[in-house]
Amino acid sequence: MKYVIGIDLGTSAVKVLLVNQEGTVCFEVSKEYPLIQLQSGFSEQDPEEWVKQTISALKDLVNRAGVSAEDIEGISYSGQMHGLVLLDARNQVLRNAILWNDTRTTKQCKQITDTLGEKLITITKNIPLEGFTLPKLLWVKENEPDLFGKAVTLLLPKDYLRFRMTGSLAMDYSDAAGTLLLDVSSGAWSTEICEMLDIPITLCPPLVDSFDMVGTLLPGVAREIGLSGSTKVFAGGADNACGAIGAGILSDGDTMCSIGTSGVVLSYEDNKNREFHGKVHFFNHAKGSAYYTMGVTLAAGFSLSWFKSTFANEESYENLLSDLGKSPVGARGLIFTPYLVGERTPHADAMIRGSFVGIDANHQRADFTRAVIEGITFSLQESIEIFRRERKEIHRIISIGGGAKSDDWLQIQADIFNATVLKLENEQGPGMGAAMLAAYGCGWFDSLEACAQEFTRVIKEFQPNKENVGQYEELYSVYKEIYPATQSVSTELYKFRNSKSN
Ligand SMILES: Nc1ncnc2c1ncn2[C@@H]1O[C@H](COP(=O)(O)OP(=O)(O)O)[C@@H](O)[C@H]1O
Ligand SMILES: O=C(CO)[C@@H](O)[C@H](O)COP(=O)(O)O
Repeated sequence: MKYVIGIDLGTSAVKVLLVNQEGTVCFEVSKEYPLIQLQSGFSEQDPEEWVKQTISALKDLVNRAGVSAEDIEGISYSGQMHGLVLLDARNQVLRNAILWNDTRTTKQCKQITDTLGEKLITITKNIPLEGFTLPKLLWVKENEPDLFGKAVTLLLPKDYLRFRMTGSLAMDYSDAAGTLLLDVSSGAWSTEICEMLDIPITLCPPLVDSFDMVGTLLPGVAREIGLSGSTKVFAGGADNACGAIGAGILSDGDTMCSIGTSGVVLSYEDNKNREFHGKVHFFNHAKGSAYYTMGVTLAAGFSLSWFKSTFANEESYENLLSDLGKSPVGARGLIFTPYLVGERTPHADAMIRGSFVGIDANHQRADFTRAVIEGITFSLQESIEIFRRERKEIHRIISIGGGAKSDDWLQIQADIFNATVLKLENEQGPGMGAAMLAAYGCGWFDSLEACAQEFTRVIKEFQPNKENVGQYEELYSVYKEIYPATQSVSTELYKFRNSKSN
């Protein structure tokens, strides 16, 4: 039997999966790394941590999986999107990576809009958002000019990790789309954007397809992990594009909901001329010559992990979520909005913050837990509503990510989305998608579709419960009123927080 490895460089942890030719996950290892949050709105990571923890996870996997290193044919990657990694002329990291959930760049987003106007959406098919890479690059240029002057290469998180494992500098189209420097339709770096914003285009690395082989493991890295130096390494893709591959989202009408640190509703798109006017993101798929649109909730799983670490730190997720059955639909009139770090879809707003609305003396912890889960899901429903308004048919949704581990939450998704929700054998879509890119790259299959046919297995279906759907529709209208009602309060509190931290 032959094997491939999928590496998912997530926000909270790196997960490595060993997958065989039948698509079975034979072994998995996960290693965490910290977020560095120096002030409200800042979110960074040390790229060296990604490398250290990935090598350590791979070492564990090779030592403990009980398969011969010679039988591991290929490796590929899935990575948290948009994070800015800058390298100097000696390919040394110049500063901590600024991550997708860092919202310090509101001023730079305005600068992009003022300079490029409608051109930006024509070229990149997206609007400037704090999370994207280009505003982060402009922030460094403005605030750390000496450091910017030394920058020679710009990479995204998984590209840096791959560089350290192979010595080869590259970026794939699916991740490049999230920089706001790519002409999404033509698949080339945009000279126009670089020139208008005075950014050297030479910062942008060579572009490759996600299934392209970029090299083999460096001898020292192969030795340290215990793998063969001839192990083939394939480029990999953005975590959401890889999640889509892992969930078999490979033709029109296919839709996925992914709840990791962020939450995403993603829909396959093969028409590059379709216009969503920046209401949702529009990026290149890792499949090649295909696209996807997606809406993003910045703090989806993160809202739950925040709630758990703040109020139930000693408990497991399973124990905490057993509360869901103790509170009825609508959590006895308690609503949570998950804007802990600002929001993206449908409210591109870095200043908004979350709230519990309707707290009553009778509310118990179980109601708060249920409200958190329902609030995250309502926020994802706002993306589904945009897709449905744009006449996308959404009847079946494949659910992946940490959030898909809970059957109770999957039923809440079915009831709020009013759609059939499907659970896969393995919820780690991005890692599986990365393994599939390696399997396809190694020539095990003629197409990614053929690979998905073999590797993607639905194990459970959740049907919407009519009565719950009705109750959630009622509550969802109230949920939508909370954003406009709390916007000015959030702005005042933002000023208050910032004045205290200075
Ligand atoms: N047993 C569980 N049931 C429901 N949700 C869970 C469970 N375990 C973890 N989660 C959620 O999944 C999130 C992590 O998902 P994951 O896909 O691993 O994230 P990432 O790729 O961003 O690191 C956590 O923040 C938490 O909210
Ligand atoms: O910013 C986005 C997508 O635009 C996020 O989806 C990141 O790609 C991080 O994903 P997770 O760590 O939540 O999987």
